Amino acid sequence: MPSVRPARPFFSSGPCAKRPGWSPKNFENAPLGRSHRSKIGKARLKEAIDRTRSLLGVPDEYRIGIVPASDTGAVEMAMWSMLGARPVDMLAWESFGQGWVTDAVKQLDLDVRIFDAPYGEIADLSAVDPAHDVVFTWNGTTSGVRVPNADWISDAREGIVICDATSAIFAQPLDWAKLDVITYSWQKVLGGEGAHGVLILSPHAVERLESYAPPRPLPKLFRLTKGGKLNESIFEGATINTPSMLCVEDYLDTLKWGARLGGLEALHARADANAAALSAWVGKTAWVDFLCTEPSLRSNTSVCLKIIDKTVTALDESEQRAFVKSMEKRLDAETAAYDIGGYRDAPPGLRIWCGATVETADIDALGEEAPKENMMPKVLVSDALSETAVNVFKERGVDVDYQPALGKDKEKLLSVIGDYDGLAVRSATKAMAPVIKAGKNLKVIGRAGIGVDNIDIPAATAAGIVVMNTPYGNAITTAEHAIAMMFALVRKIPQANQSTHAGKWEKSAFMGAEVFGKTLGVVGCGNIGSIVADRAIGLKMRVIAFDPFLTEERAIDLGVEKVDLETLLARADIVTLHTPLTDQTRNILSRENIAKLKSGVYVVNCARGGLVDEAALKDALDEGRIAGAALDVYEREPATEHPLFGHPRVVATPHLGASTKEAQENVAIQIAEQMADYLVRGAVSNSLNSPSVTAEEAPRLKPFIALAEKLGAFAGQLTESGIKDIEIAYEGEVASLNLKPLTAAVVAGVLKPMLLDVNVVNAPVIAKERGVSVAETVRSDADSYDSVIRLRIVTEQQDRTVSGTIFGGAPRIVEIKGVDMEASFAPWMLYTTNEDKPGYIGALGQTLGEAGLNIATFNLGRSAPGEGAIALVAVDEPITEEVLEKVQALPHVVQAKALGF
Ligand SMILES: NC(=O)C1=CN([C@@H]2O[C@H](COP(=O)(O)OP(=O)(O)OC[C@H]3O[C@@H](n4cnc5c(N)ncnc54)[C@H](O)[C@@H]3O)[C@@H](O)[C@H]2O)C=CC1
Ligand SMILES: O=C(O)C(=O)COP(=O)(O)O
Repeated sequence: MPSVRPARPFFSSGPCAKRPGWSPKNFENAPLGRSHRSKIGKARLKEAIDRTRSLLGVPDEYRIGIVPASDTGAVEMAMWSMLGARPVDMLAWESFGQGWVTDAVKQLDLDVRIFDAPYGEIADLSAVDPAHDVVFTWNGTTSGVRVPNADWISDAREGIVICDATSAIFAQPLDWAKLDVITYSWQKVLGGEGAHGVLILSPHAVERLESYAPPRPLPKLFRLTKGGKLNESIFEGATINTPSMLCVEDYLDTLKWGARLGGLEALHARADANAAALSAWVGKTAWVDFLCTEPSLRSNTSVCLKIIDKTVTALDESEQRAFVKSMEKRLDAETAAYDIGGYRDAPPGLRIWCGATVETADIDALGEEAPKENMMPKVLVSDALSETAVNVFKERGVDVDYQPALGKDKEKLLSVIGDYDGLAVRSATKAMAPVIKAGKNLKVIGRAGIGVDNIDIPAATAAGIVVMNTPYGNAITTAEHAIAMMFALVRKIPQANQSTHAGKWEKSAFMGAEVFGKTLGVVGCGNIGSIVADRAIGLKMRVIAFDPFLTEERAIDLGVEKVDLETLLARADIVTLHTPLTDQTRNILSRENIAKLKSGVYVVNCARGGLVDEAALKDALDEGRIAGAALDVYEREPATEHPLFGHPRVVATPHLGASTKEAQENVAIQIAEQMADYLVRGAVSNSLNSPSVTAEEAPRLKPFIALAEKLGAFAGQLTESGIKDIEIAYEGEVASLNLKPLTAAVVAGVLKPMLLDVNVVNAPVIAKERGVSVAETVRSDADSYDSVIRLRIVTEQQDRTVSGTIFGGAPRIVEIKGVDMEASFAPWMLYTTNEDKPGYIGALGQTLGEAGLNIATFNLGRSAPGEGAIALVAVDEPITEEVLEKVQALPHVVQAKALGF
């Protein structure tokens, strides 16, 4: 099933989501570049005032003015111009209300009574004195608490009532008779642009302005009167400062939209429906609750939520904030929700805007998208990593269980792994197929070290799990161990040490050999092998190396002689192994190869046990053909018993190669950073099965990955025969991005409808296995858009194209089969191709209507009049087979498909 995801993941509490269907085309007739004092400019401003009055139902005797500096400007303008005549009752229950209290007390030095309340609660409204002026916020944007009504304000009041209504207006009924100053900005419930504030004044407020001269200088921006009289021109559209005509145009568009919807009641109903949908989700979700516990006081716009999961509430405040941040980042990265972190001064939590411009389907989809459990990714550390890793995980918003001995207990690991998003290991934990199968939520396995032979990478890939390691962090340490082992071996240090401790003085028993001038044969000259070579050259050894991937140039740079294996075996006085354990390297020192070694040779193995035939090694040691072996690694670990233990010419350590404080800090910190970056930000580094994505590019890539996957899903859902080619053209800015993950996302999207287990990690492998060719092309410019991804799918029977772009952060289709389109992706969509004949659209609409399917958006396109046409219709509910059959049976329909995104 395609995942349900908000089509428009815009839940910011300001600037809020643009209205559904908003387009920059709205500005085509804007008087841009014209003076706001020109006839047309003035007319637009006046129209904004008139439409505001009509949509809000503002009483005729109230003045409406467009003023500078958003809602804050409007509130402060009123406070500075009117307050001081009487004592003031300041009501505050969140950050903005507190801001007005600060203004009244610190800036204006007024005679105030403060009635405040903690976040989530409301102040004592009954304490308000009708003889006092009042300042309050109708709906606290940062706490999600609103006044239930204005009954607490006296009809017979002497004071004026200043109401900051910015998050309430157009969403909640205001009682005009009880309010004297009402302020708001355009960017809230109507999703307009910021910039300006609106100031609405009752006759009582005007009376105050004309009868009271405040004892303070007023900046020009605040001056509402002229010669003691109200400056009426402000309320006719003459603004104090120069307005943005673009913002005015946008505001007009939103007002018209509101009217089209059915006016104020329809706007209120949309906010109510959104809040109800969110409330339904909160009701069934155990980890979250409303910040405002009293339903009658709960906002239907800025809905604030707290996280009540015990693992989160147990954290201190800064950790809780980090947790919320990581959740926010994750949802943002997944294009599931933007900007839903609570306000910075409010208690840590979420804030989800439910105003009229948000679609209820998107709130529902957000609920579907959010996990049922605490969202902090959880990692199990099952081996003895340095504990520093724990702090790194925590600092980066990852929950961590540090159980360094657990990995050795296979059964226990299998029983708990299902709870984790990440598994961090060294070499003791065996993350093989059964663990991967049981790790239902696993997204990443991190190896704090180099060798990954204890991880089943093909199984992880098939399961979509990213496997990463730390390729350099312990290389020096391991190389030093190999050199130490070499000396221990040739100078018989462990044996001499034991004997000397035992009080024997066996000076002649431990005759050694010099390494000076000897030939060291390095098998595997990668990171560790080349450090070993470098140190050996420093010891004046001759170094020969066998490594099929070592270039001649690199060999010259390193000062080693590149040789084949036969030559190495024949020439080396000391052989040291530094390859990974793979099917190609397993048993590289086989019985046969051991037989080819020079007599009296020494063997050092600090790489992997499986590289050496241990039985053959024992025989050669016993026969004296091999002078000595130094082993750090064994075929079976932990090795508590071994045929070579106790052998007089064997030096053994228990897989200590990487065991220095320095190396362990390095790899632990690095793997924790890499895993957290992946789990929280989607960045991939040092992965063995997935393309790299840096933390910086991850957020830029995310919307395109979503687009790529959706375009792929679109094409995949329409494909009914075997896919031959997938061609992807990246045009414009997207062409300069890291394309591998985008292509993987397209391929995953295409294959998903056919193969449920496909994912972005395994999609390229699966495509290859199935003989599907995948081709990328890039072009630095794109016609009409900043970026376009064009997808062409060639199947046994069809050749289909679909293209898309990112618009306002969300994916959008711009072309299907050569036909220009403009459509968002939605959870449920109907796709039809039809002969372009009159009457089809009506018939389709009627069929959907009769089936009770509400149409959210309707997009049409055709190649030319009378030719094939395409309809892409988003509906509010799933499309049943029955409906699909009815649509298919309509005249002129060629194809009808239900799609899901
Ligand atoms: N004892 C310990 O505690 C430690 C052991 N190791 C082991 O050391 C291995 C090597 O580590 P790095 O040097 O960092 O890896 P690396 O990937 O940098 O180097 C491995 C080298 O082996 C070469 N190679 C691959 N197949 C080969 C073959 N069939 N014949 C010859 N050469 C071949 C590669 O071309 C590469 O140059 C790791 O895979 C790990 O198993 C690593 C760290 C600590
Ligand atoms: O990094 C490697 O490949 C190692 O072999 C180190 O293993 P360890 O982390 O010490 O168990």
